[in-house]
Amino acid sequence: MTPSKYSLRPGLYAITDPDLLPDKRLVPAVEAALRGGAVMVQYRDKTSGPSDRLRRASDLLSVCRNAHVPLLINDDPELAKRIGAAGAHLGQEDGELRAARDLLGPDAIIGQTCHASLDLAEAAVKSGADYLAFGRFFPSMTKPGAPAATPEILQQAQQYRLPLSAIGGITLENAPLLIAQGADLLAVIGGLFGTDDVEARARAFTELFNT
Ligand SMILES: Cc1ncc(COP(=O)(O)OP(=O)(O)O)c(N)n1
Ligand SMILES: Cc1ncsc1CCOP(=O)(O)O
Ligand SMILES: [Mg+2]
Repeated sequence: MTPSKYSLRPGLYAITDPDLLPDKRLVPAVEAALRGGAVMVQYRDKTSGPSDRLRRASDLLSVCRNAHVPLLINDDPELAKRIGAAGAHLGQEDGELRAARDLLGPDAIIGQTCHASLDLAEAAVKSGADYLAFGRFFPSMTKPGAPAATPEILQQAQQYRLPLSAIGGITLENAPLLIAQGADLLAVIGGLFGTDDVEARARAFTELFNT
């Protein structure tokens, strides 16, 4: 089934992690994030083998479809295509965006990592990205070595008129600064799935967009 393009709403972008969410917790935790208002979900899993990735991504797709929320697959447009996910997120080392677009079609949501670079953002725009991803903005336990960005890049990237996603060490305390600088999506792993009450945490992130 070809996914139809979801509209990209501002809000919490929930990204999964296999260490924080082993099999038993994955679906319940993502369901909780969705009840709390997450507007997009990304399946990000660097450690599982192909059959586990297929099963986990498929399970998440059912949950996300029930909630009418797009599921994107990190690094792997082929897996997105295979299960009919809404799209994929690509970093700078994850293959050509145009090739992913050819594979997934015009209605897929494809996001691209731009780290802290307007040049990368411009290239992503030209390649047809649906959103631009910047960060990491704060120290991240999940990806400590990710290149650092400062919040001003979000202001500068407004010129591209695409949704802007921020990532890296985002907490309830530092999130308002990113929103004030122009982040449309807050992409959160540890600050969301590292807590026992994922639904309450997701709701608290979501409320930051409504104030
Ligand atoms: C929303 C979002 N932003 C940034 C990333 C990072 O992508 P990438 O640079 O390819 O790093 P990995 O996530 O693959 O380690 C992301 N996944 N999602
Ligand atoms: C994938 C990625 N890219 C830059 S930081 C990061 C990890 C974000 O995870 P956390 O929200 O736990 O800092
Ligand atoms: Mg990647």
